[in-house]
Amino acid sequence: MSGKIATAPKFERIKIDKVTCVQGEVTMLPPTSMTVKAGENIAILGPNGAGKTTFLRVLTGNLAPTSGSVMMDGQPIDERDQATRRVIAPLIGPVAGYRDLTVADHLILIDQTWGGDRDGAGERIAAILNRLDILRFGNRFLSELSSGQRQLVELAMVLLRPSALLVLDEPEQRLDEDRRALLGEVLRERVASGGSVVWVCHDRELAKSTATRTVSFPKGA
Ligand SMILES: Nc1ncnc2c1ncn2[C@@H]1O[C@H](COP(=O)(O)OP(=O)(O)OP(=O)(O)O)[C@@H](O)[C@H]1O
Repeated sequence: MSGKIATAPKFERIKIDKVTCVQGEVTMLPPTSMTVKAGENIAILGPNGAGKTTFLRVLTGNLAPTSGSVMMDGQPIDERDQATRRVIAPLIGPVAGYRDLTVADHLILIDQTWGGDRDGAGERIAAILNRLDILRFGNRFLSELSSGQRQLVELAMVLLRPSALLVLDEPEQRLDEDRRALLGEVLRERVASGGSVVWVCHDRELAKSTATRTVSFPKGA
């Protein structure tokens, strides 16, 4: 990914049609359908093992379903395809980092990779860190953060890059009550400013107070 991004990423709808994921004897995801429309903030709830993370991986084109299809505005989803990567910003699982780069260094890397102008990088990065109340950690290494602080830094990483759809797996994990409320505000702001969000959440109250729609996955294997 290089060069300037000419237009803001956008999509109208993603249609997930009867997808399943089966690995040997294990059904990782039973037949599941969902349509994600631009402007939605969908929180997925459900017990451990229900297939929520697997669903997010299929939705982002990281994992090919065993059957069924995922189409974005009529085109198949594939995380290796620029058309998919420009629209969808995923935060699924831990982010690998560089031992000797600071938080700000990581964010500069992400900003520049996604075509940000050099002069505006400092301001964009400070704005995100400030919004998540972690500006003071800009000069720390990732290894010098608490688990909750690191979670907020990983959120900053995914919020910073241009996208039309955030796909987040349990972004509330390791956050205290106040930071969970802050996360809810930030996700609502994202939708108010034209973005969309699909996220898995184990905090029912946060999901219901934040999302425009909640979807419950039934008990898994
Ligand atoms: N690589 C894999 N190979 C085989 N089975 C897997 C693999 N990854 C996950 N599973 C199984 O698939 C099912 C769904 O897992 P998944 O991680 O999607 O659940 P989840 O709903 O996200 O759960 P949790 O709430 O615990 O995060 C589980 O039974 C799990 O054990």
